[in-house]
Amino acid sequence: MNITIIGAGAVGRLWGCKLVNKHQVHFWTRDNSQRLAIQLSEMNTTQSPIHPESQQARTFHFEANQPALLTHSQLVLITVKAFQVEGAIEAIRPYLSPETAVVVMHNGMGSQQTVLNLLPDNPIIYATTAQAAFRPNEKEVCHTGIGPTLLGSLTPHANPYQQLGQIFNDVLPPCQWQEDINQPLWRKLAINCAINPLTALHNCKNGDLARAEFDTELTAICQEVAEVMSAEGYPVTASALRQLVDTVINATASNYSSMNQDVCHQRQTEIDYISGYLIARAAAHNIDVPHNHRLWQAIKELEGKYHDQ
Ligand SMILES: NC(=O)C1=CN([C@@H]2O[C@H](COP(=O)(O)OP(=O)(O)OC[C@H]3O[C@@H](n4cnc5c(N)ncnc54)[C@H](OP(=O)(O)O)[C@@H]3O)[C@@H](O)[C@H]2O)C=CC1
Ligand SMILES: CC(C)(CO)C(=O)C(=O)O
Repeated sequence: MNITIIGAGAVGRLWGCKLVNKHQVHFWTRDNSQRLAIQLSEMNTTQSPIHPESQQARTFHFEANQPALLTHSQLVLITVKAFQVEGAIEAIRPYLSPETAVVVMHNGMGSQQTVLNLLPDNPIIYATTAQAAFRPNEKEVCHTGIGPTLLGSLTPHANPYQQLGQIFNDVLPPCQWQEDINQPLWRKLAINCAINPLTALHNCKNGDLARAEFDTELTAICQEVAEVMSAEGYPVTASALRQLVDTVINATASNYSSMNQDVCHQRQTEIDYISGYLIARAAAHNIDVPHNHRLWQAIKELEGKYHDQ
């Protein structure tokens, strides 16, 4: 398959290095370079027993920013941050064939309508991943955690793309096709509403949220998210969400969340697509979400102070 990955960040690089073992992969970046070399290393992942060689860093070479390769891609995988999706699509739209399937993979929700409006003819697929990666420098990517990737179509004509579940699973398992991708997107949103703003505001690791002082707040956040999810047609109890959040807090205890890292480096966060999306959907159903609103506001205030320092 001819694949173009838009955004050579941590997630894009990880998928690029995995997909290139079986497919032609080309990158689209903001720096206009014609070539990209990426060194992938596996850290704390369990791939080594089967492929001991994968424990060593390996360098992969890619072509980049070639309009003809983008036009001939059967699949475009967008791995930019939620607030960068619109700009990324605007940039590639002149070269994109209407037949190319587009997979959008980011944390948070709320970009879907924009994508559908910008690309009314393309098959659109959304994805959420619990794989973890970070980019220590311009050359490297470290694969730091394994978790499921779930994919599913937003548009009816994307249904034939169910095979993508298998294609992604072949290179970076586990991955599964979903009948209704909004269900896992909402579950991931619940996790991010609970963990991301709190770890950013308290400058702590995910595992620190297991301390008793966060118990009441986590319960209140889950209660509000459960109400909104149920109103959206995804019924769930607050205690089920709390259990899910606790599981992720324990499984990622030593991680700093992406929002914690964004705030530490004074980068724009994805808060508008996490708590902000929840608040927007709550308003549509006349549901009060004061805890999530307070967290959204606190993160926006932090972002507002970046340039004052
Ligand atoms: N990292 C992780 O472990 C995980 C991340 N996620 C989610 O995945 C998404 C991506 O995360 P991550 O890879 O960490 O983020 P990064 O910031 O590392 O990567 C985003 C990349 O997109 C590039 N980009 C932005 N706009 C454009 C554009 N118009 N054209 C081309 N490239 C563009 C950026 O380029 P530039 O370098 O020029 O800024 C950057 O390299 C986020 O939503 C994140 O929350 C989900 C699960 C795990
Ligand atoms: C699941 C979690 C909280 C893992 O750190 C994440 O998705 C993030 O940091 O954005």
